[in-house]
Amino acid sequence: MENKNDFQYPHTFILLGASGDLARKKIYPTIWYLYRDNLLPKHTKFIGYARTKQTLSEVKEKCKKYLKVRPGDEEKLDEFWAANEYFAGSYDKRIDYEMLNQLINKFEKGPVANRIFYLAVPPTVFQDVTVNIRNACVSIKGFTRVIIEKPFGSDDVSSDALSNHLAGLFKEEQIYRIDHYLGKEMVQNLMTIRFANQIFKPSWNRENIASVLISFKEPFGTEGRGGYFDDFGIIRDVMQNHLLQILSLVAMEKPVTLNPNDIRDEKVKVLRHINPIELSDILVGQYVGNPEGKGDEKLGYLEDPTVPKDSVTPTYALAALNINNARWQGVPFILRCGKALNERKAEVRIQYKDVPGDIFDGHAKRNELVIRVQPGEALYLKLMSKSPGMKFDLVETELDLTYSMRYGEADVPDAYERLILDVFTGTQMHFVRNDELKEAWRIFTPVLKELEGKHIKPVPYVYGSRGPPQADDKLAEYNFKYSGSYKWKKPTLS
Ligand SMILES: NC(=O)C1=CN([C@@H]2O[C@H](COP(=O)(O)OP(=O)(O)OC[C@H]3O[C@@H](n4cnc5c(N)ncnc54)[C@H](OP(=O)(O)O)[C@@H]3O)[C@@H](O)[C@H]2O)C=CC1
Ligand SMILES: O=C1O[C@H](COP(=O)(O)O)[C@@H](O)[C@H](O)[C@H]1O
Repeated sequence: MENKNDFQYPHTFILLGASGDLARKKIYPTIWYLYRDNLLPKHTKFIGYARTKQTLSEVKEKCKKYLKVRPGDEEKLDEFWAANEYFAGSYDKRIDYEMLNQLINKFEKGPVANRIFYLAVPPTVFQDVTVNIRNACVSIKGFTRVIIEKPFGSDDVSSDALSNHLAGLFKEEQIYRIDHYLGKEMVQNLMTIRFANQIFKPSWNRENIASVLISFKEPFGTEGRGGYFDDFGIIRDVMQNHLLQILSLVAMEKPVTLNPNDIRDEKVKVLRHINPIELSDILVGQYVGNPEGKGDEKLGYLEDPTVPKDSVTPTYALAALNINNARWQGVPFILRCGKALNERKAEVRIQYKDVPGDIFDGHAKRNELVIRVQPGEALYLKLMSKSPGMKFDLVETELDLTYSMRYGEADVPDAYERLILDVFTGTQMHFVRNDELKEAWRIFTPVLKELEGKHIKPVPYVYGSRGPPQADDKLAEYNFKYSGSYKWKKPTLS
């Protein structure tokens, strides 16, 4: 029997919503990089599909500024565009998908041919598109895989409805739900750090760890495009998906094997130990303009013309989750995310407990293992050492694995590149399974309903600040101690 995953067979990558922002800024560039680096099957055809009537040259022109082209790649780029087609059709008419099917058929020579559909379309047309793919476009001589992007619903009920809809059309192994944080280098590294190093194993538990802080910070606000964001808010946009995914990788038990389903079984299991978040365990914020800032920084969220003037949508949130199992009971997992803050940063901080039986007059600070996801991938362990020299003082220092120092500026592939390639090879390890999603909504829906139902006003914070000042009090409340005394001596390349 043939292995249908085999790269020798023709593959067609169909990008629905090809005229949109995501397609232009992210998906076309990604498939170009994969093509440029010869990572895709040799006979791959790309078809852009959207309602807009335009030529392929117009698509090419609109994508131009987002596609990085190195000197010498020009010929390859021409080859890439020659492998592309654009087809204008509606999202809701089966006849258009039948024509799309005919177009795909033209390229599918031989006994096996595979199809991948990427849905870069708004949730409003999601149902029509998936039904029409199922009815008119599935491959009859190879695999059909469907890549979908969040939002996967906006609460437990709508997400279940979507999952049931998809389950009626495709098998779970055909559905690739993207959470692009699962494609990031350091997020993928979490499993290796945890399970390929004996040194961490004995201390990765409630006996040794005081708290875990998982942060996402962005230095820009909605920049006049808050209309979409306002329906979701930062909890649905970042916390319920990206940060919760990271939490499950930090907290899960060791999977039986590296098989994607074994890993996802463990992720689901740890999520099942988490109770829904209580209102008292969440702090929400909304940015206000900074009169001293530049340009957009002067404008608060409510001054974005696309945002309702009385919006209580959070642009910042901090929540503490408790995992009620033998490993973690009593250790707060703090998820913290916000827009319009002072920096771009995503990281995990595993903060160890104070050393018991102190003989250093309180000078020993807590150890912290920091996994820096971005920018500048790094893993560093903050620890105490004797200050070099005659004195017997303590000094805070670190064991530092900074990727740029250790591996040069070398290739850390973009998250989307890895994930799209995974779809071609058929590995679902870094994609969200239906039951993970269900657990995520179980944890977040009640508090979202309460925040929205009670119209709870977020606390203000200034654009460009670290967030609401109350957030630091919350950190202290959840046993995250900030000493403020650690200084990093940035290493220099020799
Ligand atoms: N390999 C590498 O790249 C390494 C880099 N470093 C860098 O050195 C610097 C310091 O290291 P880091 O571990 O962050 O050291 P610190 O423990 O000093 O933490 C600094 C961070 O703490 C947060 N903070 C500031 N004030 C408070 C407060 N009152 N309460 C709670 N938290 C507060 C801020 O982050 P926030 O606003 O997010 O709360 C701040 O960035 C960082 O820039 C780090 O990236 C250090 C070691 C290795
Ligand atoms: O999913 C999302 O992520 C981006 C941040 O992604 P990153 O890879 O640049 O960290 C965020 O801006 C966006 O609001 C959110 O929907």
